[in-house]
Amino acid sequence: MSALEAVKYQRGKLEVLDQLRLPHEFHYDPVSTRQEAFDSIATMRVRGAPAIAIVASLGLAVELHNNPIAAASDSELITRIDEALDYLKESRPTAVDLSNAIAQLKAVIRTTEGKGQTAITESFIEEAERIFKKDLQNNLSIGDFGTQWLQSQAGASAEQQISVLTHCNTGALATSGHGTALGIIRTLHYKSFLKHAFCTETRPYNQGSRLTAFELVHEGIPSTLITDSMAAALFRTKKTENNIAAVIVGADRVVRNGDTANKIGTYQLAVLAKHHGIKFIVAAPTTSIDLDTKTGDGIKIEERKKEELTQITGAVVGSDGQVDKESKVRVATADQRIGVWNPAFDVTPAEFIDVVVTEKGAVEKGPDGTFDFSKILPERWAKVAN
Ligand SMILES: CSC[C@@H](O)[C@@H](O)C(=O)COP(=O)(O)O
Repeated sequence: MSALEAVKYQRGKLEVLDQLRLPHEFHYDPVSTRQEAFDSIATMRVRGAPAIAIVASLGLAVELHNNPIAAASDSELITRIDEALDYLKESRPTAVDLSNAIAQLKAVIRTTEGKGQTAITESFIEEAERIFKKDLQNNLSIGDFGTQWLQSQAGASAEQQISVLTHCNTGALATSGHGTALGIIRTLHYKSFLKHAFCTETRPYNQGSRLTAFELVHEGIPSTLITDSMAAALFRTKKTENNIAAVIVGADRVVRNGDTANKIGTYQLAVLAKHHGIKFIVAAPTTSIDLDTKTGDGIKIEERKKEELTQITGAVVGSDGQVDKESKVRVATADQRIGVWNPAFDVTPAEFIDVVVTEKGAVEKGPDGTFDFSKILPERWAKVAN
């Protein structure tokens, strides 16, 4: 079984899996300019907080490798790269990984100012490649820390397997590989600690049914798809039988007190989990942590177009039950004149979250009901402390 790859990269060449065509079609788009990177992010052909940052960084790296900017001086080159990064930052507003990657890239190119334009361009490309590689290591660590936390807090073991529910897609398709929340589920499965994974459909864009269900089936992980509206009934009727121990989700932005923006529908799952005595885990690399923003009220939530609710794309199913993977149909699912509110994300208050699992360890909530990230991010914390 081959590993799923959202992004294929070698120096000077980037290919990005078009996730809008999944699960019916596997098609990689070449991305070799900042405009192509912007477009594939804004149209959600690639999505997921870490993957967005990776495609923006590597897309510009490929452009700079193949068509270096001819600038009059080092400082002009830095300004021109900054402009390209500021343009990419506007592709999607909520996930902070992109802003963090941009800040990191801007800082690195400044360390080579005065060493010549080739050195500046090279430092950018190397940093973009580091961001890509580091993400995979982060996800493997998140898988380990999350599994250890579930061993200690929920008794997960080969003798006492647990079931979990996840929302949206946080797997290999949303990252450079393995995944964050889905990474913990993968690691639980590899260790034989996982009884069953439930995944939500994740309306309106169906990242759960189109992408997570596909990843779970691809990996042979025992799994069941539910609609978003079935979570309460699942907890009420199947918690004991399946030993449902945790809801595990990813994050687009975890702010200083632990409030977390993630795919719309996450907040209601957190409230339900608390009511049913089920642990609620946010799995996120530290690149998804935003210490500059104090609480969830400061998070900008992306609102998307109404057609995402009133129309759906699918493939034709024949009378024999077979899916015609070549076919593509756009279907209206509502009266097209209805008004629509379509926020892509919501904010789960810290009080509903039990633990934030990062690549640097699991951070539990303090007695004041908030999270303290100062121990895992001492340098970043020092900059915002006052
Ligand atoms: C590891 S991905 C974490 C989050 O980005 C994920 O949970 C999510 O909400 C993705 O939303 P999307 O709109 O598909 O980009």
